[in-house]
Amino acid sequence: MITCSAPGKVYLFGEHAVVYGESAICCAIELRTKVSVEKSDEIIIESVLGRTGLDHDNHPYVSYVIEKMRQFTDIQGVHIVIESQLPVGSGLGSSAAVTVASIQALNHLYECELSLEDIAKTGHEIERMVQGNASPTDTYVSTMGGVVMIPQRKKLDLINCPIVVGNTHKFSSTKELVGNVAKLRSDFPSVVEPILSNIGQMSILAERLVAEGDYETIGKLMNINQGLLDAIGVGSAELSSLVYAARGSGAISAKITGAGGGGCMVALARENNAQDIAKAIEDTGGEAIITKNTAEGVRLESLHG
Ligand SMILES: Nc1ncnc2c1ncn2[C@@H]1O[C@H](COP(=O)(O)OP(=O)(O)O)[C@@H](O)[C@H]1O
Ligand SMILES: C[C@@](O)(CCOP(=O)(O)O)CC(=O)O
Ligand SMILES: [Mg+2]
Repeated sequence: MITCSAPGKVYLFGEHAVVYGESAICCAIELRTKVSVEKSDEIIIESVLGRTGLDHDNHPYVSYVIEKMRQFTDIQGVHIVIESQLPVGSGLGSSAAVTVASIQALNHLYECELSLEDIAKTGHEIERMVQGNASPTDTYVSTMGGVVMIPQRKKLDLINCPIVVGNTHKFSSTKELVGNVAKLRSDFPSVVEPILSNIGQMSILAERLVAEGDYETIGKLMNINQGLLDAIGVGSAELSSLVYAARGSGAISAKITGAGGGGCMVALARENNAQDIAKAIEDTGGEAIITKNTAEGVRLESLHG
């Protein structure tokens, strides 16, 4: 059996806008999805979502991974077991993490010799197939780790402050939210395109700020980004409550991460106040997770049997 894992992520800037080619800055976090694989007589996929065969309704990302990997090797039967620390459908990139970890696990099992670049590219193709439209961000950062700027695919310095995630526990589908923004953009192009372009400008400004470790200025821009995400309709009352609770308890910044609609928000904390922010999020009805940026992307966890 071979086990690989891949990290989830938070966006400092640029979700949704990056789907239209604008810049985004995305940060891998220490919460991971683990995928174990072994050859078998049939295809079995086991996860918190159930036990299925090749099944595009219940396990769309992993089913597409198996089909894509058949371009590189002959996969007859395989038993895949998924365990994840990432909430599903919540803006932390669970879809990218499960996709990237599955590709790498099969890559090792069948000795396909795919490079990290190949894995990120294949992962992006799969997210596009499932979502209809997807940027390369989540799959790239889950593969490479660290902090990345997309579409430049440039690695920036690590973010050295605590990261607090607040989960509304309201499920959201990236496919649906990306579709809603596409509709708004086509209904009001002269209004929505400049908003997306302004979101993109924040990453351009922030690239230097990340190198300088100027989190206070990064935070001001993240708060502006939050306002623009609200403007394109991906906010919710629950997300706003958690955002204001985090800011009210001393966070440097707080915004939605990922597709929005429900799911999670992200706050940057100062050295000494992550616990206070977490408590404010919990007191407002959310679930708080204190995490950190990680340099490590997809990795082999174990090779045995
Ligand atoms: N642990 C898991 N096991 C199996 N599939 C998963 C798992 N986590 C995520 N997925 C897949 O990813 C989908 C959620 O992806 P998405 O809507 O992009 O939200 P996000 O990536 O923000 O969590 C799930 O519906 C499921 O198909
Ligand atoms: C909304 C989007 O920018 C990010 C989606 O992230 P998540 O699936 O909600 O974790 C879509 C994309 O970049 O493909
Ligand atoms: Mg996703």
